[in-house]
Amino acid sequence: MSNLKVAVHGAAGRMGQRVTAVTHADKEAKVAAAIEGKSSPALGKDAGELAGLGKIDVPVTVDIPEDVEVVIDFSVPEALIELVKVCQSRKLPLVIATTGLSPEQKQIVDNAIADIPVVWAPSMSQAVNVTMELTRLASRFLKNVPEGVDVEIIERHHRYKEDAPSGTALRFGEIVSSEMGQTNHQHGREGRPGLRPRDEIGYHALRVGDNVGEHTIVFGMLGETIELSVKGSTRDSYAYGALAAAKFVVKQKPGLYSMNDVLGL
Ligand SMILES: NC(=O)C1=CN([C@@H]2O[C@H](COP(=O)(O)OP(=O)(O)OC[C@H]3O[C@@H](n4cnc5c(N)ncnc54)[C@H](O)[C@@H]3O)[C@@H](O)[C@H]2O)C=CC1
Ligand SMILES: O=C(O)C1=N[C@H](C(=O)O)C[C@H](O)C1
Repeated sequence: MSNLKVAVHGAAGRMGQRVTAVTHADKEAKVAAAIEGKSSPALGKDAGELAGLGKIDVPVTVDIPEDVEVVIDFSVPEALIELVKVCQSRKLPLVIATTGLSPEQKQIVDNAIADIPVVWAPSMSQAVNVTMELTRLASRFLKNVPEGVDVEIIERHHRYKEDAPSGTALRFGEIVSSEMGQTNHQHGREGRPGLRPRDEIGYHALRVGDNVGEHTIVFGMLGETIELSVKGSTRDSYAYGALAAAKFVVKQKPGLYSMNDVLGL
């Protein structure tokens, strides 16, 4: 693959900086654009210097240059929605990592998928996506335990995270419920909720320090418990996954693709 021209959408962010660094270091890709919103204090600054790389002669801009071949988005929901419309009109392949979308915002993304190839994943991490398949397998094996299995999902993230629970936790819950049939997604508990309904999946979002992302899926039974845990140690697991997704998505027809497609899971 010749140098894939990548635009980083949300380039000044925690993830945008790492995607810039990982892409700049890759032999098959280059940072062709670094995008931020109109009010960003980063506009005009060098994307490499923002990412701690030194100058790479890519100034942060609002608009995506015409030579860009793929966009990697780590931004905010309201920005993503506008980006999707631009990519749809320009037939630009897109990697979506931003989480916390409303149902209406998700529908806008869904509408664009008819026109452009999109990799859309709440986590680009190889370890997280493998753990999702392990969770699917455990759910399949445990769905008929006579005394019932109580599934709870615990996620931990840094104090700056704006959405809760994580998109990854919600996806874990979707996987479990698709295999085991729970319909009640219970976010936290307080007061006197009484006996835990068997039809429930519980979600608990910890916001602590600089945790880059940690998820534990608990399968609680009478007499024993299974826990599946996956922990990020740096944000680079997500950045490497996003770049792999970009290299994958530019070769695809319009449609929706997952990290399972990218990673061959
Ligand atoms: N799918 C995955 O693997 C991962 C997803 N995420 C998600 O990515 C998103 C960003 O996470 P962080 O980088 O930690 O957040 P952040 O707040 O550090 O970065 C967001 C960036 O988007 C920029 N932005 C805001 N409005 C914009 C606009 N109109 N156009 C372009 N950029 C705009 C902000 O200025 C900021 O630089 C979150 O939704 C998070 O949940 C984070 C890590 C991994
Ligand atoms: O905000 C973050 O940092 C992360 N968000 C994603 C999510 O909401 O699942 C992915 C990862 O856990 C880090």
